[in-house]
Amino acid sequence: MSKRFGGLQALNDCTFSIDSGKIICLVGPNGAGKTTIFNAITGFLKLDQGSVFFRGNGLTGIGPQKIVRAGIARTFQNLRLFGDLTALENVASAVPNQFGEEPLGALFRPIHTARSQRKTRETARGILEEVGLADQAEAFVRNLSYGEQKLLCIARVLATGAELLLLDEPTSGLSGDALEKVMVLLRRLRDEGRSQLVVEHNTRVVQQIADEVLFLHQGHLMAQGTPEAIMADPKLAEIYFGGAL
Ligand SMILES: Nc1ncnc2c1ncn2[C@@H]1O[C@H](COP(=O)(O)OP(=O)(O)OP(=O)(O)O)[C@@H](O)[C@H]1O
Repeated sequence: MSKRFGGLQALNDCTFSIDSGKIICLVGPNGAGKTTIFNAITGFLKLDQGSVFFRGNGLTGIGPQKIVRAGIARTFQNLRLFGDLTALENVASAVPNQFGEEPLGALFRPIHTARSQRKTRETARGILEEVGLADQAEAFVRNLSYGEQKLLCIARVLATGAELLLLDEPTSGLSGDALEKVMVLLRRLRDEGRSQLVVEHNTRVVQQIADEVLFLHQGHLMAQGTPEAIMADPKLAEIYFGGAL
């Protein structure tokens, strides 16, 4: 992937692959290009050069909604939840519409709507349970704790049915139990076969969840390896912290 913004080379010939059923952490200093990679994979941004393939199919020129349908969903740094809706409604709104896209859907909609809505809410309830928010289903998002809102973001990507999850700083701003809950959830999702590309700044979290780390700096993919190997590299530590990782 290569992408230039005016005079700034945001991504410079970055090539990598994500193995199925693994957690890959994308780390690097501010401005390294991490969000640009997310935007390129999810169809929010057109690359100058390069292509993205998912299960062998090229995604070039495909828009964000179709990419979700192809099986890739993302979260955002600034959460993007519907604050005036309940947790359940936030998740239900991400469940793919079962009839709306079928040509005959409109014809049968009156018959199917009630059943479809009930099924969507059941699915959403199951997902809330999966992320540990079942008891908050009817709570308005604005009344949830920050940790609960972060879990809800993950619930929303799960609701799409995506196989590859792109998670932008899922643990930022969390500590203690809330942080632990997200880490446990991500590892469980991995064990269930969900592949994850995770932007993560917390090195302790990286050590605990990553199968592999991609280290990005000024648009260059500087290194790729196990968390142990990446963190033992003094050159990368110098770039990241100006010292030990
Ligand atoms: N739409 C844009 N127009 C101009 N410059 C951009 C645009 N998007 C990103 N950039 C620049 O590209 C570089 C990479 O940005 P990007 O957001 O991908 O970094 P990042 O690694 O996600 O950083 P952070 O950790 O701060 O979120 C930065 O210098 C940023 O200012």
